[in-house]
Amino acid sequence: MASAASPTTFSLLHSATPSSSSTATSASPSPSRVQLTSSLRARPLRRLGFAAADPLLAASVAARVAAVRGGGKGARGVVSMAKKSVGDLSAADLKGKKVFVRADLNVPLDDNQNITDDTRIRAAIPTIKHLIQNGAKVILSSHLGRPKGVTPKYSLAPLVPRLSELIGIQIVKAEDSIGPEVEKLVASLPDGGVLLLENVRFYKEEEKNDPEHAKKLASLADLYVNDAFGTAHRAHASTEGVTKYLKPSVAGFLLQKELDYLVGAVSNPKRPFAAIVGGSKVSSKIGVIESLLEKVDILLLGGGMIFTFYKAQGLSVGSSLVEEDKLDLATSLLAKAKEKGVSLLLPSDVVIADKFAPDANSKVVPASAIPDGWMGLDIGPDSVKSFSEALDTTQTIIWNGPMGVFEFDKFAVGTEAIAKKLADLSGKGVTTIIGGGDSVAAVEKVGVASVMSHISTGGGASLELLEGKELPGVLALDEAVPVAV
Ligand SMILES: Nc1ncnc2c1ncn2[C@@H]1O[C@H](COP(=O)(O)OP(=O)(O)OP(=O)(O)O)[C@@H](O)[C@H]1O
Ligand SMILES: O=C(O)[C@H](O)COP(=O)(O)O
Repeated sequence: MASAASPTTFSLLHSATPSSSSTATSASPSPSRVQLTSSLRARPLRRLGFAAADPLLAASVAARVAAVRGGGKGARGVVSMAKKSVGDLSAADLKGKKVFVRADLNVPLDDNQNITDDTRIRAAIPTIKHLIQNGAKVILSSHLGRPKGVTPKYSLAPLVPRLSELIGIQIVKAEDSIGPEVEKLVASLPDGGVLLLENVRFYKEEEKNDPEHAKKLASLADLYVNDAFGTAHRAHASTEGVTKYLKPSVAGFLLQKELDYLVGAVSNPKRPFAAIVGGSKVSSKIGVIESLLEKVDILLLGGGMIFTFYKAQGLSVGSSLVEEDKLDLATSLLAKAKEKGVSLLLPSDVVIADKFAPDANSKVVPASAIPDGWMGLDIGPDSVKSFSEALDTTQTIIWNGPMGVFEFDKFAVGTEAIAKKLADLSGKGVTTIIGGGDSVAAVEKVGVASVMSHISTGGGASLELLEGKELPGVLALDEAVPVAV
C-alpha cells in the first residue's frame, strides 16, 4: 500500500515536470583545505586528536572536551577516538628513532603497473615528511590489493618513483616486510631516510593479526605511527597487532584529519546538517542511514536504493533495482525519519533506460510513472532542483554514494550536478564532506575535489565511521592526554 506523503517525506505522488534546468553551478573559489587545516592550528586541540580547527571543528572540539570531562553518553565513541598524534611527538622523541609507519598506499594500477590515481600516496606524504624532517628513520609499510601469498603484480615496487618524487628523496625498497634482509636495510637507514617494505599482505599472518607476526614487524622499529585510514577498519598485524609491542603508537596526520571530519564534524555539525546517501543498495547502507537519522536535519536519498523505497510506497518501478526483502525496512526507515523530525527527500523524477547499458534509450519520467520494462538509472532534473534547494539551506553536508549509474555518461548527470552543487556551497562556506568510494570518484571526475572541505581516502573505513562504529586500527592507538582549553 502506498503510504501517504508526510511532511517529512517528499511527496512522490505529484507529477514532476521534466526540464533541462538545474541549479547546479560551477565551483567558486574557496579557501583550500590546506588553508582551513593549517591556519587555526592550536596545540591543545591537537592533543585532543584534532589537527585542524575551522569554526565547525572548534564546535566539535568543545563537544569532545565536554565529553572528556564527563559529558553525555552519546559522545562516548567519539572520546575513545581521541588519539595521540604524531604532531605531539617532539624532535627529541623522533631524532634517530626507527618509526614504523603504516600507510594505505593501496592505489589503482593499470595493466602496465602505472599508478592511475595517486591520491592515497599524496595523502600519506605530510606524515612521512614530518618524520624525516625531525630526523626519524621511516620504515614505511602498506598493503596493495588482496594477494593470496607472494604475488608479483601486487608488489609495492611501482610506487617507489612517485613516493621518492613526492617525499623529495630517493627511498629504498625492501623485497620483504620482515626477516634478516629487511633488518640489514633498517640498520643501514640514515636519519631522515625512508625504507619501503614489501606488501604486508604477502604474509597470510598479516590479515590473521597473528601476534608472532606482529611482533616481528614491531621488532624493526622503536615507535609506531598509523596513518592508514583506509585500512583502519581492519584488525591486521600491521594496523592493530603491532601496537601491542610498540610504544608510543600514535595517529598520523591523515588519520587524524579523517577523524576530525568523519567523527568530529559529524558528531557536532554546524546546522542545518544534511546527508546525501546514494549507491546501489539499501542493504549496504542501512547502518549509515540509521546512524545519520540520529544526527541530520535533512536526508536526501538517490542511487539504486530509491526504488526499494518507491516500491515500499506502492509505486511501480519497472525493472529497476529492488531489494524485495528490504521493503519493510524501507518503510520503517521512512517512519523513523518522520519520528525523528528528519526531512527525508526521495527524488521526484528519474531518468529511465530500456536496458542497463551506456547506449540505452532514456527518458525522464516522474518517479510515480516508471513503465514496465524500463529501469531508473539516475535522478531527474526536478530532483536535482529540489535537492539543490534543500542543500541551499544547510551549513554542513556529508555525501556517500552516487545518485545514479555515473559510470555511464548518460546517467551521470544527477551525480555530477550534486557534485557541482556541493562545490558551489563549499565556496560559500558550507562544510562539505565526501565519504569515500564512488562519490569521491564522481567528485574527481567533475574536477571539484580540491574545493570540498574533506574528501575521505577510505571507502569501507569511512562507511564504518559513519555507521558509528569504532575502528580497530584507531582504538589500538595511545589515548590523547586531555588538556584544558
Ligand atoms: N539506479 C541505479 N541502478 C543500479 N545501480 C546504481 C544505480 N545508481 C547507482 N548505482 C550504482 O551504485 C554503485 C555504487 O554503489 P555503492 O553502494 O558501492 O556506493 P559507494 O558507497 O559510493 O561505494 P563504496 O562502497 O566503494 O564506498 C555504482 O557502481 C553505481 O553505478
Ligand atoms: O581500498 C580500501 O578500501 C583499503 O585499502 C582497504 O582494502 P581492503 O578492503 O582490501 O582491506
